[in-house]
Amino acid sequence: MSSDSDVVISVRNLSKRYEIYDRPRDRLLQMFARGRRQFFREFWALRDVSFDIRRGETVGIIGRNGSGKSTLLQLICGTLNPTAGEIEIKGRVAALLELGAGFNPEFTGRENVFMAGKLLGLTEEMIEERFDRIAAFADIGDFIEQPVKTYSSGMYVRLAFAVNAHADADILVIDEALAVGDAVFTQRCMRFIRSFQERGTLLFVSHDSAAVQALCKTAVWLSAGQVRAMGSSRDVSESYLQYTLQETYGEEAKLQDIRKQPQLPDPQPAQQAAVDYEVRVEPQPNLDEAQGWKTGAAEIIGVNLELADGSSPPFLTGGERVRMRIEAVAHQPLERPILGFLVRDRLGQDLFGENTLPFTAVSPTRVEQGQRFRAIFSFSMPMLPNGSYAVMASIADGDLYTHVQHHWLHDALILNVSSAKIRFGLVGIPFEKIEFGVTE
Ligand SMILES: Nc1ncnc2c1ncn2[C@@H]1O[C@H](COP(=O)(O)OP(=O)(O)OP(=O)(O)O)[C@@H](O)[C@H]1O
Repeated sequence: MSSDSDVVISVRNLSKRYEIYDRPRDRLLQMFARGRRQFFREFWALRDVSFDIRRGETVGIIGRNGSGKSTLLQLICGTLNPTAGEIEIKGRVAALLELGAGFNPEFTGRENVFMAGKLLGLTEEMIEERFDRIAAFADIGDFIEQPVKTYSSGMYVRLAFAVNAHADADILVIDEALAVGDAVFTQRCMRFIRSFQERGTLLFVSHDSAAVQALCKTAVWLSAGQVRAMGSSRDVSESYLQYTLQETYGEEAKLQDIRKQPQLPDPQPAQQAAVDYEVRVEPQPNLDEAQGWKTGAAEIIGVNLELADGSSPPFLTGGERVRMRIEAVAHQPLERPILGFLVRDRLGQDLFGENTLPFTAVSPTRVEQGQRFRAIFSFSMPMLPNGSYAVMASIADGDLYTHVQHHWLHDALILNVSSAKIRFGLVGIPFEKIEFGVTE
């Protein structure tokens, strides 16, 4: 074990061997052979893995299918025993790993919350007291009283996540492959994960190196059961990406391509190309379901993303002039109300947004009790890559330095985006033309 008192997960020379039996009866024969003969093949899913994780660190584990990520996490969570090596954990671990683990399919959601909560170290009273919050987080309605075997995999994960999120864990272990919820639920989980990061240690497994870079400071790259690299998530993700590209296209192919490179063609006039990114942004109203909080002094009653002329087409394409319209009502007089919005991606990263301060700081507008008011933000719609986005909307009262938030909705509007051709960056911009030409 490391002598560093800040180390909360210490993994030393960890190895896990699976025994592979080609025929079911070999398993029986092995039992009777009592070690005198071997009827299985050995498969080392992890071999000699060592690293330390310190309190408060957020560590991503990346690697290809079968590289040993789940095995490592299960060993850390204690659901598997190592063949060799040691793991030392300081603190309470909550984990969202494989589906099926943890819940009893015959029991109802409610009963499973109590069972799982106790396994996570909570007392009956603690679970009782938190139950409503857990059920609200899972948001699976009356299914909470049904046996878990009747759940869809999405419902199952929602409930599992909800219990783990309320377990006061010191260490949270999450397999992103299980993030099978819808956009609203994913945003809820990401908000939880981000707030957890401020106080706890997070281990996050993903195939997606962009997600690891966005969430984690450090990354471990597992390859064929061994640590191939560990360091800043940016450096490790870049090496991993380079490696996977090389695996796909191959060093040889690259060399051949260069040798076979044809002569450059004769000078041509510059070619011009406007790009059709084939973006489809479908705004999905979510005001009635939105999560957030309010003081009661004012309320957001409408959030809409529409074309500049105020019409609402079934979808936007990016690049067009749009406006975000936020409607509100004052339940008490507000001296200097401020309305704002922020668009977040599935990982909870802030992409863009604005508030009315540039206007209200110069011309504060008092709003009386019962009056309605609104803000309209006009802009060119960026081109968003595939995925679901949440629009946060808020009302505050005051100025830049001192203001009170009165209503805050994390997901007042959802933007479902499918885009075939946005390949780079968090937000694309509409390129007007791309020129290419031979210059000499
Ligand atoms: N119970 C088992 N018996 C035999 N082999 C197993 C068992 N569990 C896992 N393995 C093997 O161990 C290797 C590592 O599996 P593991 O699930 O840890 O990989 P992974 O990196 O999590 O993969 P993925 O990204 O696909 O989830 C794989 O080759 C897998 O086939």
